[in-house]
Amino acid sequence: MDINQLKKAAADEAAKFVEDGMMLGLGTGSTVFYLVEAVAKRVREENLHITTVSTSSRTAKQASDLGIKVIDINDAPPLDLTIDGADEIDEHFQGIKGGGAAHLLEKIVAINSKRNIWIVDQSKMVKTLGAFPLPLEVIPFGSEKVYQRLTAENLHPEFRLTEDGQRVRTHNKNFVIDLHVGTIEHPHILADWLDHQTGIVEHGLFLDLVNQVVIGKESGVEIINAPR
Ligand SMILES: O=C(CO)[C@H](O)[C@H](O)COP(=O)(O)O
Repeated sequence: MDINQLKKAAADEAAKFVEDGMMLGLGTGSTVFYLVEAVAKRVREENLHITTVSTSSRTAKQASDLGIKVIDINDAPPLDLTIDGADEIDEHFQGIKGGGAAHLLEKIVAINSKRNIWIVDQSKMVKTLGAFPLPLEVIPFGSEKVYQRLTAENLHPEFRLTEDGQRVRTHNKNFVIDLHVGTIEHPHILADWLDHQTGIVEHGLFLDLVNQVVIGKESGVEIINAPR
């Protein structure tokens, strides 16, 4: 089955978790694109009254174009549920996000949500994190110094570039550095180190955050509950 069909199957299933009256967080990415379509369909057909906050201007535009109410997170009460994609999820339900350079906003929304669901195709489920490069959002001022520090730590940093060779800029005009660290045996230790590096605004390790994972598989959709 085509990978997009698996993403859509997971997204369609996750949209069923949305309930009338909910304050909902919407993630970013190609899987979330299908989710927003599925949620909008439910809003239309079942006359659901939901309010959402979004983790990117892309998702916000798609949602509001489809008639979903989008508000600023600063004006939102605690979120009932956030549904987002992920780049990798390990067997302990720890994740890497930020393939779409939106992990700072995604983490802010996730930590302000009572429940988090990730929607993925089966290729994202791994034993140990690290095959996917770990994204960092980095302040441009002094970013070469941050790069040098990461190199000295053998974290194999690489500035993310656009197709025309420019440095990728996030929503907040910061740079993205991807770490090609290989297997991440101890994600909490790495996250703790990264949390203490001045100039790094946020990293893409999402630890102890997800409650449920909805996986699009060749054999059907599987829903797994994380032990939290
Ligand atoms: O973290 C993200 C964006 O920053 C996305 O959730 C992640 O990259 C998954 O994207 P996709 O659904 O397109 O595979």
